[in-house]
Amino acid sequence: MSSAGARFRSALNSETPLQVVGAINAYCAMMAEQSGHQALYLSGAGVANASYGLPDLGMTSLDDVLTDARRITAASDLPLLVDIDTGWGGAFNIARTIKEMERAGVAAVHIEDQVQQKRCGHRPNKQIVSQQEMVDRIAAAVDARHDPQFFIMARTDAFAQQGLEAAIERAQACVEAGADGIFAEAVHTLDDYAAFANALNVPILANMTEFGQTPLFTLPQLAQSGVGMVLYPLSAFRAMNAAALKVYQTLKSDGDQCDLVPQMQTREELYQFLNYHSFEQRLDALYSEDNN
Ligand SMILES: C[C@](O)(C(=O)O)[C@H](CC(=O)O)C(=O)O
Ligand SMILES: [Mg+2]
Repeated sequence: MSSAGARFRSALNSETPLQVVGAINAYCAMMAEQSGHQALYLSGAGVANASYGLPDLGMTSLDDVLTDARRITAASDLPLLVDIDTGWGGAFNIARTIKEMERAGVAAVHIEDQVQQKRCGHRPNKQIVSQQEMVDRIAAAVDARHDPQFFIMARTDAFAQQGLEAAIERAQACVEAGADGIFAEAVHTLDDYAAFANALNVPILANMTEFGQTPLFTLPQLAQSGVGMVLYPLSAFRAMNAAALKVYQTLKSDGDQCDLVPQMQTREELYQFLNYHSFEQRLDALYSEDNN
């Protein structure tokens, strides 16, 4: 099988724009794959919120994210894009992050230009580092990769503080430093995306996160604006959370789950996604051999 990075690049070539869907855990990755998706995403906010019950404020470590990334790459062959926030430190730390991500079977990462004490890109009062410091981050990441196909995306959060032109200028500097793609964070309009796409000769990522600064544009609208990748970082997670909360509340209020059973994924459906029956058949075969 080709490298994870090569599989990400080939997905980018075969689907335009490429939908990159958030998978909060290994089983979600399997459901996404079996729904026909071509690329997966591990959200930094998702690791913090779902795996640790923490806000998305730069409190999770490289190891925390690697643990979840490895679980996903073990369960699905789809290329995985991982949110590495600010890379967890200076040039040496960023280099280590890239090497560990590659070793974990990750296909692509995005590294951002916020200060270490980062925030969600759609919240107020974000602080960004200088353009030079961001360029240094990209150079460190590019220099550290082993597989030249490993995809390194620069995310800029500059739009909120400095506006469109400055954000594009930063993105250009990142591409000159070797970035393979640009994540234009928290922009407001399709014209903003088009401006990024026109100014740069690498794929642009549009983040269709819900309840944020960016309206939820359709795939054809984003395609028309020249966007190359569309991210749905937490869509399934948010829907799962609402469903789970309803279960907990109903168990408390009704004393049973009977009204909710029709909304649940059945045991049979679960087993289909897991390929459970083929495991069980092998177990049965082994067991009968032992008995003969
Ligand atoms: C994409 C993102 O970086 C993430 O961690 O998933 C978040 C998503 C969100 O909080 O809605 C971000 O946009 O900062
Ligand atoms: Mg994030």
